[in-house]
Amino acid sequence: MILVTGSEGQVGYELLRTLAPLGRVKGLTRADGDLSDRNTVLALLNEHKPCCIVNAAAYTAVDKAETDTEAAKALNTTLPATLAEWAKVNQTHLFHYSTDYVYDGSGTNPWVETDPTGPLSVYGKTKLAGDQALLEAGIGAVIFRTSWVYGARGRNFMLTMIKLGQERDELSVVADQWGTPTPAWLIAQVTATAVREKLKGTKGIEGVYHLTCTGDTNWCDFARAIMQEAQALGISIRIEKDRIKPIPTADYPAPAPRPLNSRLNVAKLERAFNLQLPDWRNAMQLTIRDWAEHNRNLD
Ligand SMILES: NC(=O)C1=CN([C@@H]2O[C@H](COP(=O)(O)OP(=O)(O)OC[C@H]3O[C@@H](n4cnc5c(N)ncnc54)[C@H](OP(=O)(O)O)[C@@H]3O)[C@@H](O)[C@H]2O)C=CC1
Ligand SMILES: Cc1cn([C@H]2C[C@H](O)[C@@H](COP(=O)(O)OP(=O)(O)O[C@H]3O[C@@H](C)C(=O)[C@@H](O)[C@H]3O)O2)c(=O)[nH]c1=O
Repeated sequence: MILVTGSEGQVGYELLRTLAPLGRVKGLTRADGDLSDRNTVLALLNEHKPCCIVNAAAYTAVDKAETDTEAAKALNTTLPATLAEWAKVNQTHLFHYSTDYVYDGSGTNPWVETDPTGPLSVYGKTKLAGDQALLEAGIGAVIFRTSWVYGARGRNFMLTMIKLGQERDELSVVADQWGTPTPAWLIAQVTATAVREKLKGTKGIEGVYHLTCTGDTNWCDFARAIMQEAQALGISIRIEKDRIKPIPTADYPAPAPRPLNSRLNVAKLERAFNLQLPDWRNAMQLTIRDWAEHNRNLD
């Protein structure tokens, strides 16, 4: 059985669909237990005895993590460490997700997996410690390091922008943080490919892989592209494109510092799984169309 944690989150929800053809899938939600409690985690693992764990649970409230440090650590560091400990004893495959926020954002080149890390925020630090726990366990765990995740459900930038675009006449969005928006469905699709290979016994799939769309943008241009696509679909966006103002990070004060350069090089993943990741703009169009269809929010 494949166990998916955080199955009501953006990625976890999509995983339930993409993993289904591979065997029995059990999704864990908050109602099944609090994963910040180690004993609860061990009890759930002993109850379900999975052959494969996909950990999509995390503490993702970046600003809140600056003060809610213990909760962020419990989910982002201790949980993966506990999963790895159990997986080692029980010879279980383990898949996990990491973030662009483990890098310090310097320079303009896309980061490669072997580059030095240097998280700026509590969220980034706790996620990095989780990655390190998995790598140190020496169990062949797979870590997909992704960025700017959004989708048709959950709390994410695309849905926030659509809402603000319906309510506001003007918006200021940071334009000096660069990276690649990545839909949750794509992450779930690639994860399913990797899980299938692992279950088949394919060797050499382990460690960190960057997993994002291709191309890059900044949050302001991403916001404009979202509004433009939403308008093209007939969604009542009242804000005009030129009223979405580009601002520097300094003009959008937030508790957690964010990296300016979040670009991730995905060549390792494309080679390993012989696939070509989509351009972020095409993926965004598919995602927003899917959202619009399901929400019947058209005029
Ligand atoms: N979102 C992003 O932009 C990015 C995410 N990532 C990483 O990708 C992975 C998936 O992220 P994403 O799907 O966006 O995350 P979400 O925040 O959408 O989902 C996280 C899930 O974890 C669950 N969870 C949180 N705390 C607990 C707890 N104490 N007990 C049980 N369940 C809990 C949440 O439950 P509930 O729904 O009840 O809160 C939710 O279902 C994470 O590892 C994240 O760090 C990496 C880069 C970017
Ligand atoms: C809503 C809003 C945000 N912003 C800025 C704030 C921030 O720098 C950027 C994106 O906003 P968010 O709140 O989505 O940012 P954030 O929560 O930091 O997004 C991050 O989440 C974690 C979990 C990750 O792992 C990252 O990859 C990344 O996706 O846009 C504006 O400039 N104007 C606005 O009106």
